[in-house]
Amino acid sequence: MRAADRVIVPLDVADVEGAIALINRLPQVTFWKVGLELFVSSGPAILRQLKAQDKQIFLDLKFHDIPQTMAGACRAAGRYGVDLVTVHASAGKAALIAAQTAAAAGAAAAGQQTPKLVAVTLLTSIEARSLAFELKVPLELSDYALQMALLAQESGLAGAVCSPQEAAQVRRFCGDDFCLVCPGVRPAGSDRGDQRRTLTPGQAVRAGADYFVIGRPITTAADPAAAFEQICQDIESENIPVRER
Ligand SMILES: O=C(O)c1cc(=O)[nH]c(=O)n1[C@@H]1O[C@H](COP(=O)(O)O)[C@@H](O)[C@H]1O
Repeated sequence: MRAADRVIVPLDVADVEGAIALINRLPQVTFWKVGLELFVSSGPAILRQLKAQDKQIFLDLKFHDIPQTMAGACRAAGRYGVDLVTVHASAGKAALIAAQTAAAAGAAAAGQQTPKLVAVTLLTSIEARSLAFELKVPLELSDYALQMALLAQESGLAGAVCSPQEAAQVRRFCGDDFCLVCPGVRPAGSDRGDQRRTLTPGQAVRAGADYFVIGRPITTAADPAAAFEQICQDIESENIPVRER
């Protein structure tokens, strides 16, 4: 897989017009993420636009609910013919299994390929102190993230979303067939913003990430195309081949 196909850029904008402007500005991006802001404001229209342009789509709505509701949402998501869909691992095993089964059924009924369901282990904006003192989780952060990834794997999901800081450990325990999607990737010197557990693109490749979700370092750069290209070169220069998962 080319580096350019592994960098997923989020359409973190307020409306479809803003999204189309960004897509047109970065024709070299092949994988776009549609997240909460755009989907809640504008609905699925952008998915049709992206499909018409043969782009890969990461539908990142981070479902977290009871099994019945997760199943309904994932069945509907499966009908869109998207490539990746997020759920929260902390919804629990029954919800994850229901989500996976329903996504496959929704896709099959609509004649689409089944999306890969990936479970968020622990948001990359959360640091160890918040996990312990706000969320009251009595585990080391890296252990908690690993347990959530293992839960996703046991539930039959294709992969997990984790910080690149936990990617090496998750890869070691979950094996080569498990898909690792890493946000919280920051080229050296770029602003961390609200991200708390970050690594550079090169470090994230070495840790075993398959996909990198990188937004503001590209979209707010003076030259977004150059920023995207530089990140692709950083990934390519590590010379670590990745297989399709
Ligand atoms: O599921 C995600 O994509 C996600 C999970 C997570 O733990 N952290 C995280 O930042 N993300 C998403 O990844 C993107 C990161 O954007 P930047 O911080 O601008 O690079 C955002 O669209 C987030 O919604």
